[in-house]
Amino acid sequence: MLEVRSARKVFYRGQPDEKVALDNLNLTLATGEFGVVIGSNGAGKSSMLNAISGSLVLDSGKILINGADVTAMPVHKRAARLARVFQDPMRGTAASMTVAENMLLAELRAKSRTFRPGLNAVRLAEYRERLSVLGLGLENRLDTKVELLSGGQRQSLSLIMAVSDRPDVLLLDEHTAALDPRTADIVMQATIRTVSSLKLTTLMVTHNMQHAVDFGDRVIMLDAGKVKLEIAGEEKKNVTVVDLIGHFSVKTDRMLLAS
Ligand SMILES: Nc1ncnc2c1ncn2[C@@H]1O[C@H](COP(=O)(O)OP(=O)(O)OP(=O)(O)O)[C@@H](O)[C@H]1O
Repeated sequence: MLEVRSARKVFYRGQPDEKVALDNLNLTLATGEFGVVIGSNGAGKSSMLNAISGSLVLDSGKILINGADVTAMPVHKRAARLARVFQDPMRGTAASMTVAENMLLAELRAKSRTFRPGLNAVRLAEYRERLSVLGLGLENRLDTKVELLSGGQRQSLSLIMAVSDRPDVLLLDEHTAALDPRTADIVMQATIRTVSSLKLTTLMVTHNMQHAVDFGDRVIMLDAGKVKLEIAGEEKKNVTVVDLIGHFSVKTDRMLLAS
């Protein structure tokens, strides 16, 4: 379970360019729930993810993971409970290493120093199984160097590596934004397979309204640092891209083209 309670963050306080990034934001994700966060530029989406992962210190408010208050916990300690996948497919993997070596690297990061490294048969079989969840055939390319993979395969590998230790919360930070539309859809399908097979509590930020309509249990729209709208259940099943765009106070050219 993830709880953001009355989170407030003001940049340049008291100065002419003061910016309220988070305005007493409240958000709760139940265990296993998949929340999709949308909102215009500057709505506070990145600030919220940064506050949850610990790289942004709140002025006030709390972050709780499975009931534990992590607000004062430094990023590296919080990382044991959280996984985050970023926009850049190059960021989460080591290009010159093979798929199997990258999987091992992720495992080593998550485990204690007493853990014995080495690619043995048991481990390779486990990696094959984990990668097969993605549905991209990466389980048959364990010896391939990551630099030879497509952007979509690489981003999906980043995702599997990020969740190697079954985090309490998965943060997807516009993780399909740098990919072409077809690849973005492939990565989203791989994401859904991964999230549902591991039953992960997931918060995804996206500017892709079709993805917000098609995926997740709840759409959460941020505006001016707080939740403006939440759509779940039957309403979520029936919502359209045009409906979502209608709720934006500022519409971008990309949205107008999609509607
Ligand atoms: N490090 C910072 N210094 C000063 N202002 C900031 C900083 N980070 C964010 N802001 C401001 O806080 C507000 C919220 O920004 P944030 O990046 O969280 O929005 P966002 O919804 O992620 O936008 P985008 O979709 O463009 O990424 C904006 O007004 C932004 O200019």
